[in-house]
Amino acid sequence: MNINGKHHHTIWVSEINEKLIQVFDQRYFPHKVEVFDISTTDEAAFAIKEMVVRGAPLIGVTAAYGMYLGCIEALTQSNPDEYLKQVASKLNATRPTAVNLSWAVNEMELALKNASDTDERVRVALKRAHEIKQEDIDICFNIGQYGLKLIQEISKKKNGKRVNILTHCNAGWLATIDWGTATSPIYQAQQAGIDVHVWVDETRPRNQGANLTAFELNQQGVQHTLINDNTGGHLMQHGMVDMVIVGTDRTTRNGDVANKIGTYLKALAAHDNNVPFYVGLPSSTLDFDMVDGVKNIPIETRDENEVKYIQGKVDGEIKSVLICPETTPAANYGFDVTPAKYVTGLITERGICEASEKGIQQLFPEKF
Ligand SMILES: CSC[C@H]1O[C@H](OP(=O)(O)O)[C@H](O)[C@@H]1O
Repeated sequence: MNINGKHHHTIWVSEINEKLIQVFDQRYFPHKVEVFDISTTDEAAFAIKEMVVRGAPLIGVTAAYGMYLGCIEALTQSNPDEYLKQVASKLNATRPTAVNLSWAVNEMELALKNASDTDERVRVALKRAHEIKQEDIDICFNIGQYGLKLIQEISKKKNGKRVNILTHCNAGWLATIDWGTATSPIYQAQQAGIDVHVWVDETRPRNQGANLTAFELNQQGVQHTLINDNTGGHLMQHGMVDMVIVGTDRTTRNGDVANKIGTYLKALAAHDNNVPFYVGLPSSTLDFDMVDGVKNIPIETRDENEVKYIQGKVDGEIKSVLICPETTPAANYGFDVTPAKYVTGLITERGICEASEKGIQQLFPEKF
């Protein structure tokens, strides 16, 4: 999607150096749009762990290019095979919840099995990483096509009046390569001329909604209103939300949805007010080997200071401000799990299905 009118992806190989991967540094949006250079596997791991890049699909693609850089580093190792295994472990250890990470690393390892030697591995790795990136672009476009149909149905029922959509965190193009998952239907509805407005949850503690989703929608000219995280239930009670669309970091084969902390509370409010609650996701976010997400999905906990401090711009400078007594401890759970019973449907690249084993199997029979 666009930044200042110019089309971008979130990650790319430098045009002047094929061994340099570049990403937007998402830690300082919307105040600063800077590029972060990744030329080593350590820098790839840092970028994922410190949320230079974030969002399940983008984490996966970054890990794919990280494995490519690992193949380059392996050229100078005495035991290249062992070294590459260490790189895979290093990348997989960065963040536990998004299954796209391990999925992408596994995809790269599978592709490398056929490489004849270490030089061939570098070429195979770059090719597969590019493929995974392009597949994500195509998949997110298709999620948008299917999600557009839902928005069109609501618009028709409202005789063309504004469709109000609530989203949580950032499941936009900045969480993927292009289009986004939750935002792709929104962007495609806008392009189809539908009057669409987005309630943007700020999404404490890192405020991906305020910092990233609002930035994206502003750049794309989509009507939106920033709200604090506790407002959504009130809006739903008063008929101000026509549907909720969120992303996910891992969805189990029975349809339980892990997403940014606070999503579960939105799903409860949506359920209580009969507001459709949809999840946009690529199949790379489906964990076909896991059931009972509440019990089994690993929930990342992060530094307490992400809760105790809030980042913003003061007199043109980006600063973090303490919002509680210095000695107050904070708990920082990064995700929660919404049980499938509160999910109206899953919007995937192959269509929309019920959040259940049966529904997912209908779209992905080869995985069962
Ligand atoms: C399309 S995946 C987006 C997903 O990832 C976000 O988490 P984080 O920013 O911590 O990587 C959030 O859960 C989004 O819904």
